Amino acid sequence: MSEELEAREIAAEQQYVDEVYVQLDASTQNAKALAAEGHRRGKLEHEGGLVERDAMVFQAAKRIAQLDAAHEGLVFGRLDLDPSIDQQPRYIGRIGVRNAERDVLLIDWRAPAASVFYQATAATPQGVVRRRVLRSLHRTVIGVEDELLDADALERAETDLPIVGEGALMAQLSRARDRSMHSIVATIQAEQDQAIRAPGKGVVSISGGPGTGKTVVALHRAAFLLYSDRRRYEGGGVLVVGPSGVFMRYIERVLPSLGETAVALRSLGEVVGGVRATRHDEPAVADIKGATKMAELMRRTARQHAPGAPTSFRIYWRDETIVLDPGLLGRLRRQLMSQGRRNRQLPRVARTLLDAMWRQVQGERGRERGREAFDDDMLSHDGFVEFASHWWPPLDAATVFGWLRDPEFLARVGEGVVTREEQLLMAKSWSTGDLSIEDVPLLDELRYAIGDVPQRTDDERDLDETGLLEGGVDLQELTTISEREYAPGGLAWSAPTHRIDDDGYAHVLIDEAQDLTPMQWRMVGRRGRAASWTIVGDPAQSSWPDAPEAARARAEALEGKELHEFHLSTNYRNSAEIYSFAADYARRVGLDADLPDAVRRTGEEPRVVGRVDDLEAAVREAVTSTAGRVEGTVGIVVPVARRSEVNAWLASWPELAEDAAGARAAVDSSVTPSGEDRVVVLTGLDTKGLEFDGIVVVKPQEIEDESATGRSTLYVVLTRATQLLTTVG
Ligand SMILES: Nc1ncnc2c1ncn2[C@@H]1O[C@H](COP(=O)(O)OP(=O)(O)OP(=O)(O)O)[C@@H](O)[C@H]1O
Repeated sequence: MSEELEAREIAAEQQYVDEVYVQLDASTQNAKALAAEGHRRGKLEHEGGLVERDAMVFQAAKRIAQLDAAHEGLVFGRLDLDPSIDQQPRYIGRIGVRNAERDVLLIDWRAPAASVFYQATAATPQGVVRRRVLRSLHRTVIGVEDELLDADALERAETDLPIVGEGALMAQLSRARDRSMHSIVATIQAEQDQAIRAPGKGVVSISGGPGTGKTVVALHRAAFLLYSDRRRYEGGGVLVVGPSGVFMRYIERVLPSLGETAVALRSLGEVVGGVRATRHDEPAVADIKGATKMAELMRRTARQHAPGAPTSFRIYWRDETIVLDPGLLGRLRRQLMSQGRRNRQLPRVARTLLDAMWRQVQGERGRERGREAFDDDMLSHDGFVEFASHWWPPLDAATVFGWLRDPEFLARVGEGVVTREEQLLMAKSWSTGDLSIEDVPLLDELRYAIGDVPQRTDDERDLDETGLLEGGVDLQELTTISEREYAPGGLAWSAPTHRIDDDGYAHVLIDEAQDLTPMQWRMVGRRGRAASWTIVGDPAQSSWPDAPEAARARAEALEGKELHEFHLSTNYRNSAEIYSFAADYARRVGLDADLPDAVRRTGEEPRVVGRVDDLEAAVREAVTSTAGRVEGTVGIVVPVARRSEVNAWLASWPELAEDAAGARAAVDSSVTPSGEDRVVVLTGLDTKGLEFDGIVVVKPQEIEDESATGRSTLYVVLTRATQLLTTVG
């Protein structure tokens, strides 16, 4: 009987859904026709036609993309209200759709009229009698899940409102996990909805323990902000920052599936435009490079005499020798530096030098023709031009950063800021390889300390041939010279491409904020000076050892902005059994953790495989058994030192050959496989923000001992599984 009832309800909903799709297809056709019309106008070939065409084609393309994105699961909600409020059901969808008569067929989930869909509860039904979630595959409705919110109103209602299904949330939470995060539009819970719809002012801080939906809520908030003030956020840009490339790939589909593509998703190694770092320094080095004192080190570095640049200048002119000695040049350098950023002083360099030189001209032959003639002579003198442009070259941050790779230079600027031991560790980290994730904020600090190289237009160049007075020496050539000479080892460090003025965004969203180092706070802070912010995190999962220092840096980054706090209290990821195991661990090791309630029971307790003689055999048994029992992803979490070894094991187990095709490739590399494998090997830090159906933890004690914040890392690891958790060894 109930199956029959469900089939009837599904068929009825399908009719409505079909009607909405007819309308959606018509809108897509319209948008395409508009795009074609735009192209036709462009062909008319007058300038107005082209501008018009661009605007039309752009708008039409945006609309087409939005309509395409909304196709999957377009209609997902239905509200039946108390008949005294409205006799007609209201449908909620990924985007708003109206019919030809402009009647609303579908309400955008972000519209004010849809909020009741998420806020109504049995305790406060807000006029809702029945809330229904439609599950669909492509355009076909395959299930409905109802909640009765107001039983009395149901009795009063004249129409029949059957209640079908066991609740959409549980159905959604029990699904198998794949390699991507999915949107939760159909099942956003009331406390999450409040954080999503908070006004775009000041700082919205969303806290909560593991699996409470902080990430997914933050992403829906980004979509909400774009909807609520499209001009502001699309124009000014929305920046979403997460811990790692793996994490960004995990979350990257959520916003497009909500029809939003105008968002910059960046891992912490990619925040500076044009630079992409994917490698972490080892913890001891990372701790040094993340500390606030690095800002002072970078400030000092930016003020140094460019290594290899001339330290004196001498010229014989009209019976006199004019000398710029090291002492005088040092004073001039400090004088210029005190007037602002180094590159900004380029236009003043020649004038400053000439002033100092002119003061030395005392003889009659020199003085008689006056200052102007003196300037003209000097500016057409190759020796002077060459000296000036090398003494104060335009510099990019990557070049200046390269100076630090010289241990003597580092010792000089590091005096009193970093210890000898710290200098050695840093120098070692810079002796090989590309930029690390921890280097990026340092590079950014330098960008701001030296300023952008002034851009000159071609007109300016024509007007001033030597370019010196206007500060335009041949930038390209000088940069290459200094790179060649002062970047020992010849490693090419990618130079930032953005200009400082273009760094800002209208909204900055930071995920896993508890892990940001003080230097990373400074870096993201510079991108959000004029922005509103969303900050998401859980202090108990932090891998940064000096919490008070990070808190100060965060406060500085957000200075003057009003704080609005939201807290999420239900864990939707872990089974109750797994989360209680993890929470026991957190209490045992004394983490000051915010412990949410897990709502879903599976009857599967975590398994602890204690002392083992043959580690590989024990891990293999645990992984094979886990992979056989869950449909979705499996993570094998290992101490950093064992990553290659365990990858090699995984690659050699024939029973998992299909599920772990990428393991072989990952044996020798220090990166996490990015492929579509169902079974992957990860370190503790790699697992941040991710989730898997099954987790096998190899040697948990070693993960705990690996770094100063190993206990937090292990707590993160223990909270990644939705279904099965095993620890081995
Ligand atoms: N309202 C919801 N409906 C369905 N699924 C949800 C809901 N809220 C959260 N989830 C699911 O719970 C899981 C955890 O969400 P998410 O990763 O956003 O949590 P988190 O708080 O960021 O976790 P952590 O801090 O542990 O990384 C995800 O699979 C997410 O889709």
